[in-house]
Amino acid sequence: MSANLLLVGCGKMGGAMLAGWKAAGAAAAMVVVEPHGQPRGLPADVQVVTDAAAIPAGFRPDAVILAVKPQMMDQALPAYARYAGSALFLSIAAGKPIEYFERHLGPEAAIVRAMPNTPAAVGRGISAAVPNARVGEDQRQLARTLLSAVGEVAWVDDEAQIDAVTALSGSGPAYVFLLVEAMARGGVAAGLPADLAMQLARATVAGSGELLRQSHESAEQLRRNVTSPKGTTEAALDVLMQEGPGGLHNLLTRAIAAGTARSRELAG
Ligand SMILES: NC(=O)C1=CN([C@@H]2O[C@H](COP(=O)(O)OP(=O)(O)OC[C@H]3O[C@@H](n4cnc5c(N)ncnc54)[C@H](O)[C@@H]3O)[C@@H](O)[C@H]2O)C=CC1
Ligand SMILES: O=C(O)[C@@H]1CCC=N1
Repeated sequence: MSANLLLVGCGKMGGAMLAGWKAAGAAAAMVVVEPHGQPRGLPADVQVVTDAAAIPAGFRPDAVILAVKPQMMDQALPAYARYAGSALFLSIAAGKPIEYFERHLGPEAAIVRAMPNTPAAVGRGISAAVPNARVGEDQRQLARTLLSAVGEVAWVDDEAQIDAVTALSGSGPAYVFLLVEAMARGGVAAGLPADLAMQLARATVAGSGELLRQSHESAEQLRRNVTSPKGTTEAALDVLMQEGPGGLHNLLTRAIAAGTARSRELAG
């Protein structure tokens, strides 16, 4: 499936997704609206305009992908209402519910609310998505094509779940990178030079991620495979798996609850 795409906002996520669409040949033609002008590294055949008013009059998008910050959506959205009724709107904005887009674009607008993540930049993202009732089978397929060009896709039935998705997988890469930072810091505290500690932490997380991806074993089993009885891992996990507020399960449960609550606040 090759479609006319209008990307609104070509920052970190929009840019990552655009790269995936180019690689997958998902776009017949593409126009990008980006106030900062030509983003670095953009393929030469992608037309960039700095304002919606400069979109070529004859351009008929099959999909309008909304990739601006949630706080910018009120300002950006009205210019695209003219495509409601003909194009699919695919929003990746945190927090903004389908009802918000229906209110601004009109009840006939076909909308998919999706939440991708930054591993999309290397084709290894995961998105969860939910359509409104106006999304037809072809448009659902188009949304799937656009999201699967940059990773896995999971459809959810209940839109309310997207807030938790945002806090788990949307924000999740940040937790993993923080883990790398924290592991490196722990290595330094245990006596390693900083550059070696970071090299070890980074390769350990990247390698563990790849092992997790390729293995048929559960995360729990992969953890057990590292943990020798009365060994070093067990000693370290006794700290991480302690009951109460200092344990990792507890910390991440609270972190994901905070992210979910913030996503709900962004609904506007
Ligand atoms: N960064 C992430 O990990 C993820 C971000 N998202 C969502 O993606 C959206 C974009 O986030 P990022 O790419 O991180 O932000 P970003 O700041 O890197 O990109 C947003 C882009 O929108 C542009 N922009 C601002 N006003 C505009 C307008 N009126 N018309 C067109 N473009 C406009 C900005 O110049 C900027 O390049 C947000 O809604 C965010 O919630 C979703 C999943 C993950
Ligand atoms: O921090 C945020 O609000 C966005 C949404 C998920 C990841 N980044």
